[in-house]
Amino acid sequence: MGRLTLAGIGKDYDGVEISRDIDLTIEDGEFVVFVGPSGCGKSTLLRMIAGLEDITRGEMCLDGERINEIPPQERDIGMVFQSYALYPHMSVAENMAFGLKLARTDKAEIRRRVDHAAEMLHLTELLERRPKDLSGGQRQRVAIGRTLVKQPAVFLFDEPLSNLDAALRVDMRVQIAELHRRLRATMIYVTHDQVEAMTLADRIVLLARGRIAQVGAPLSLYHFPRTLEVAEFIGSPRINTLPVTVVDPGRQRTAVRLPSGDTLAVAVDGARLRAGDDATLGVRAEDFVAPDQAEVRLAARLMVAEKLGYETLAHLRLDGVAATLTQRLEGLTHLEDDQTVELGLAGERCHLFGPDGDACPRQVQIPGVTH
Ligand SMILES: Nc1ncnc2c1ncn2[C@@H]1O[C@H](COP(=O)(O)OP(=O)(O)OP(=O)(O)O)[C@@H](O)[C@H]1O
Repeated sequence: MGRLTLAGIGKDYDGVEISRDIDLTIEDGEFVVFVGPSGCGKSTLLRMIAGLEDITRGEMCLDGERINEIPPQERDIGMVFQSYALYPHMSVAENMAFGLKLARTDKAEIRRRVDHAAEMLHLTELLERRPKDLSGGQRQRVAIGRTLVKQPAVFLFDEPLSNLDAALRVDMRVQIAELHRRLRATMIYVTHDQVEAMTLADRIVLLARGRIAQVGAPLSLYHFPRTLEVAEFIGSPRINTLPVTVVDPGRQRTAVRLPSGDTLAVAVDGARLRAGDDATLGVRAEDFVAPDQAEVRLAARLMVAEKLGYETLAHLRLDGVAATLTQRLEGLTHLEDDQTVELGLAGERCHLFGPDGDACPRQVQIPGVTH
């Protein structure tokens, strides 16, 4: 089993509060990703779970048992580091067996576990090689194998793919997802790469300034972000934002005035706002609609079109607004630089954030996504 509960967890370094009020339950077999901007406390939280950092406040339990004071090697938790940390003078098989030897595991059992892990990680052919004769991806797989043989209840991964090139990262991401599907072990994974978070996680824990900003399924965070900060972190390209003024706040629709002077009725519960409040409209790059279906049409000038084959990202500038907007268009388009484009807005496809940055609850249903 591997059910982890964190209650009121906090961490200070030299009297400075780094993490606080972390309340989180991770169910047995779940794949949870900690994500957030640099310095938000992801690694610190992971290291507290591993036992590599003291916990200043709160209680941490594994399967109902308090583990705050239990040293790392006695916790049923294994960690895979970003730096691999392999022993250069040992073969792959010896690297993988090392921890078990220290724990005086029976030789035949070590052999069985190493063979099994090697088979799962496609390392069987490489067992006699030394780390220097392996590629980056192979070394990372050995590092995972070394944790795998210990059969921990909880696996921790600290940015395991950040030293790999882009193609290999995709490859390893798929392998880690497959490993989780086969093992069904609890896995906690730290990354600042939101694509890794979106694709691997059952649930994402988004941290900001040492606190949990939002926890939820990846698509729930994408479609129903609770704050502007979450909306801006999740999704690539980043969500478009425009400064707007609240005109008529309502429970189903909230009317706002755009920089162009047009009024848009956004499908959100804006009851907590007041007319005249400054707010932020959010529109994802794929949420602009065709001009004939739009409630409001904005004239924009095309700055750059990034033609990626399967889609085109059009970077646009609106008259009188400093920000550039990005529109996602399917397939190849015949856009010319500097051409004028009509951007369509529909209230159902937009987000609205109040002056404090908190989202107004969207009054829309997205099939298959709960919020
Ligand atoms: N040993 C330490 N002593 C003092 N401050 C520390 C220590 N370790 C981390 N910090 C601080 O704690 C904060 C959180 O660091 P942490 O490494 O957990 O962030 P992170 O979200 O993992 O960042 P990154 O994505 O850059 O790795 C940072 O402000 C960092 O400077």
